[in-house]
Amino acid sequence: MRISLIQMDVDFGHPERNQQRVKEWVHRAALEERADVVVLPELWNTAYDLKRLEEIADAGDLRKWLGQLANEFGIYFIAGSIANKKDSGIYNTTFVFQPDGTEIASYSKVHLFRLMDEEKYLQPGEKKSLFSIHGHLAGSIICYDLRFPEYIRSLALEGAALLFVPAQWPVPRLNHWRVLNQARAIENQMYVVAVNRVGEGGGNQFFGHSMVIDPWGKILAEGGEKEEILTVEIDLDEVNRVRKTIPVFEDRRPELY
Ligand SMILES: O=C(O)CCC(=O)C(=O)O
Repeated sequence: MRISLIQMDVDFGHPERNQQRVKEWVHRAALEERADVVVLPELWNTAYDLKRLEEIADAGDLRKWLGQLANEFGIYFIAGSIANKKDSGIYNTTFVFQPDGTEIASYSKVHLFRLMDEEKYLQPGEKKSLFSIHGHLAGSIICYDLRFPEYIRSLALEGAALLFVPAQWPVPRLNHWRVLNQARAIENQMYVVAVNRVGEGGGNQFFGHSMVIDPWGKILAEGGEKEEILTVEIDLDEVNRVRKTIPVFEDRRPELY
């Protein structure tokens, strides 16, 4: 599985500009990097322009366009997350597409990040997300969800071998970002593919450092602090090898905790 992480900047409150840039990045990932899985960061349509979400959140057109993009390039597309307007409110939602453009999953962030006022403008999601890529189960979370180990463990217990983490994780918490991503990979013996944006917006600076971590906790690739594509080839059989070497899932004692 060849995965490209799009570590991009996002224009604050300009969905059309960001859409154009996503098109260019996905084009590059598919044609130059030969990725078969492409991953974007969190809230890449609007950024944290939360006060204007009513006006600028996607009401369905972008979602449709993302499926067409997956189909055009024949990729699995974990389309980061977008501000997504529904009758019940605005959600921070990841849509996932298979190479023929069919939507195979959607996930709305369940833990809203109060430090950035998400709970004032967004509705929380109410369900987990698991989907299959090339026959392997994958889970998807968003940014702050990374701080909830029991949530991610529940995805692993349901079979996830791979976890996607679109994010807008700001300065100054790079050490949290790195340690938590590595911890989730080690404790769940799964691949973690974490994509953080770069640039600044709404008074926050975003440091990038997108990363791919293997089930043993090794960082296979890590971005710098500027825009770039990280492309990594991963071997999903490694998950079973690590789970056999240290059989954490067999050794659990859930009756005690
Ligand atoms: O948990 C953190 O430190 C960052 C979370 C965050 O920025 C987000 O969920 O958007």
